[in-house]
Amino acid sequence: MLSIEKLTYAFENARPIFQKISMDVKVGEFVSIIGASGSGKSTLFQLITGLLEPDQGEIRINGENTENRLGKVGYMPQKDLLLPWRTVLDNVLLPLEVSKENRQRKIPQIREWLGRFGLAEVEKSYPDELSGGMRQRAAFLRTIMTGKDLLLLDEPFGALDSLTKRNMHSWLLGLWGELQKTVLFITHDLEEAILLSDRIYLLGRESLQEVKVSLSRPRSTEIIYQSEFITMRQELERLIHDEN
Ligand SMILES: Nc1ncnc2c1ncn2[C@@H]1O[C@H](COP(=O)(O)OP(=O)(O)OP(=O)(O)O)[C@@H](O)[C@H]1O
Repeated sequence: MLSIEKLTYAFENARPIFQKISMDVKVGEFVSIIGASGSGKSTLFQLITGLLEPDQGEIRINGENTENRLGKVGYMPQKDLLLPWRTVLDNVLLPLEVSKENRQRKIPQIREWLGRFGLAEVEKSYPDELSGGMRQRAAFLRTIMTGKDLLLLDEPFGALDSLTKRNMHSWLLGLWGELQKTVLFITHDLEEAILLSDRIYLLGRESLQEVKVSLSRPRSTEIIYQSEFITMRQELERLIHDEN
């Protein structure tokens, strides 16, 4: 679904952030990117979405090498960017308005999704009236409503407290089989990356290392206490330590 080949990129008058890095994401996969602050994770998303153009290398989405990559992905930036003057329902309907679809016809389907996202009772509320977890779920649902199969999520749970984050993980793992999406996910949180992902890319200085997560699905958050999970976490910590 996404293939990046020998990507090189540098901001003006700076040393390259990426030097010939390659990666791919297959249909239906959940892939995380972990890296220290400033390693270039958000820049990588800006390159994938076409907000920046590579100096060298290729980015293909569904096999196509096109400049209009933003139109091919659902992108959820770090800040949720919900419009404060619109209700939850109207925020979620926004992608349909942008693509000029008939919003009235889609409302029953969207109400079903609002239920699955635990937002049915707040569809008429405004973003300021929601908890952090609810805001993130609303922004995530809006990203899904773009109808794109590839979702780029930039630290969607980064600002949440640990209990809310745990609830979000539990909720997302429960929903994952049903979503039928492909996700590329940025996080700083090793536990989150292992729990949610099929594979993890460790973004280091000018390098990208791939780690497979061989934990079976469906998963629950309880898995973090299992020895397989703990071993995986230790291995990742060692790789990050070696990289530094
Ligand atoms: N527009 C820009 N012009 C010049 N340098 C930039 C620009 N945007 C980002 N950078 C630099 O590029 C590097 C990577 O930034 P980026 O935001 O992609 O990192 P990140 O891994 O997403 O960090 P964080 O985890 O803190 O969000 C940093 O050194 C940053 O200062």
